[in-house]
Amino acid sequence: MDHLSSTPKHPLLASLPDASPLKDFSASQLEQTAAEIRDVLCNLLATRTAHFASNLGVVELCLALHCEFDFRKDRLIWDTGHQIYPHKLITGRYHDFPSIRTQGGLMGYPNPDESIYDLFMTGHAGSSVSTAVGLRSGDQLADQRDRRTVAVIGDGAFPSGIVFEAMNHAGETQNDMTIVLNDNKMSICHRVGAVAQYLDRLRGNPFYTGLKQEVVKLLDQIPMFGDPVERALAQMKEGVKAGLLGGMLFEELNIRYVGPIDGHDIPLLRKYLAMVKGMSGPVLLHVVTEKGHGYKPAAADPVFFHTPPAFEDRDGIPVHKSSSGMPPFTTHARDAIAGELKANPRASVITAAMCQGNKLEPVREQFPDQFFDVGICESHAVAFAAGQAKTGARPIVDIYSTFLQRSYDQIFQEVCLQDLPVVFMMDRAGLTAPDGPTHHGTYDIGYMRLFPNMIVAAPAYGEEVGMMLKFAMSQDHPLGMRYPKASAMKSDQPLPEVELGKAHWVRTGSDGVIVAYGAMLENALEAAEMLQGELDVAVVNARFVKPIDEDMVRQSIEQGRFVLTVEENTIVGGFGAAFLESANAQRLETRNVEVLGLPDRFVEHGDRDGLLDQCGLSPRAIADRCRQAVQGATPVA
Ligand SMILES: Cc1ncc(C[n+]2csc(CCOP(=O)(O)OP(=O)(O)O)c2C)c(N)n1
Ligand SMILES: CC(=O)[C@@H](O)[C@H](O)COP(=O)(O)O
Ligand SMILES: [Mg+2]
Repeated sequence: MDHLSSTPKHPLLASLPDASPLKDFSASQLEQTAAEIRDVLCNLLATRTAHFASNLGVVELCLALHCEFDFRKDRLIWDTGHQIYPHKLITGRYHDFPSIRTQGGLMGYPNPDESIYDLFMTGHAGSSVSTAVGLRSGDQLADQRDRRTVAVIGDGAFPSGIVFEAMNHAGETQNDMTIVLNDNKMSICHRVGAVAQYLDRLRGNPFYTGLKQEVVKLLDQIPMFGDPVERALAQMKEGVKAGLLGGMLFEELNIRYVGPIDGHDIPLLRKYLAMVKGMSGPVLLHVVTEKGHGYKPAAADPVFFHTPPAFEDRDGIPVHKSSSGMPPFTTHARDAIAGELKANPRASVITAAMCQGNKLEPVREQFPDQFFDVGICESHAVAFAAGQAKTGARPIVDIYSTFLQRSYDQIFQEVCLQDLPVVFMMDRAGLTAPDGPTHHGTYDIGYMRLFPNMIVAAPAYGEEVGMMLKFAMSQDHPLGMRYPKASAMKSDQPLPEVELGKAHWVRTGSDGVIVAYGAMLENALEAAEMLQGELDVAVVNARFVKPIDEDMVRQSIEQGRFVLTVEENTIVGGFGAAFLESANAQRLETRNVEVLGLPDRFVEHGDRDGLLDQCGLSPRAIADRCRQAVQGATPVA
């Protein structure tokens, strides 16, 4: 990377203090800026995994938006936020860009701490239209009506229920705002659902294909700006166009529909953005882009290139830097799910648009009737699973821990209150490393164990994933199991059967006990190894947090001089808290019990091992805590 050399490789980007000079750039300078952005993106991917195809696809849209609006004052929300890189590059962060997604560096998502151009720290899909409606409403309350509001939302995020809640609101209140629908025909995987089909029909409409260009030309002769009469005419004109050209779903909700237009044509985008900016009430501008645009391999395979592993481009061919190691928990989960679907035709797996991340593509191919991708609609996914379970089906909701938060009330009402046997496989439970606080799955132990009827467990070994899923499918209650984005260790001895609420004593020892929950067992065992000859420490694989193994709690407190509980989850309401609750209920002395977990603050992005070490959860840090614990241990009378 030679971004910072004296003759910058990206002279236009390097010259931008913020986005304000862009509006004076010539058309060819804007084209060059677009090319520079794409070059930066390719250089970045040569060094690390990052969001790629989505960013390539919004380059022109991003430039056009910043030309037509001034987002130091106007309001811009990029839905989800994974396509924020071009925006970062032109809003004063080009020189820091090589640090993106590394600890202490730029975040891979919008971050208000980095720039006034970023309003919300986000990473979850779907909220942009709601926050934009709120921003507009707040600005109106402050009598700052000259501040424009724009939400850019992808076609994958668009069918989320909350978007329709927001449009329902905006259609009635008629707040001035622009919703840019970035339609690239893709979510991470191919988009699904009836809204997607509707967008396909809109794409095929005459406006886009040019069949009715003559009509549009006539309409274009109506002046657009100037006095209020002209503005009213312009609005009427757009109304006529929309009626002629589609978008009735939105029009019926009192949201003006304009488009679809080519999202890679900067002058055209500018023209339309300038126009919708002048319209009153909510307007939806339908923009058609290509995910991966400008880099052929990414455009040809946008699923793989959503977040590809680091690669080098050799004459147009991406050569990936290989990674090796033990298979991740996700692979074990996928195989276990396939086994359950094969064994029981009434078993099903449900994903909320994360087929690729959950490595479920082979399951989708092999069991098309038992596989359900509901799109980015987590609340629906869980209520849908409850419906299936009510009929006697055995649904498995395969979902990232952080995204399951979107379904909290459905877990409560539709699943737990009815005591339905829905299995939640919570992937990415723990630190998700470069994605950071929006994606860390560090709350699920607390939020799952709160509700009556729920069984909450975690496998520690790769082979334990399948054992635990088999156990889960035999239960008549909801069950949640968590595992991180990490490779899974293999046990060197046969594992005991999974029994409800029973822990597994993996290693004996007389000085103290480390009770590990889930994948933290690996670090606990390494810590115990490190202490060999110094301290004799027992290690327990807790397996369950609910019901917790009460005998294990009592034995570990009574047996050693100290107990450390270890979890990759916030300490608030987590495994350690459950351990202490159980000890308290058994009237056990807890002064020598220490809870190790993630602190009660949002943990930044970085690499998992580094972050774990910083949070006191690396093998080294756990071993140190054992040494301190044994010194500070108070004899229990
Ligand atoms: C609530 C939630 N669920 C799932 C995801 C994972 N996710 C991130 S981007 C994405 C696809 C979004 O598609 P789209 O909005 O069309 O953007 P594109 O990548 O096509 O530009 C998904 C499923 C998420 N970020 N948030
Ligand atoms: C933006 C988003 O939410 C996803 O793209 C997420 O970053 C994927 O995470 P994994 O790479 O862990 O599947
Ligand atoms: Mg899309």
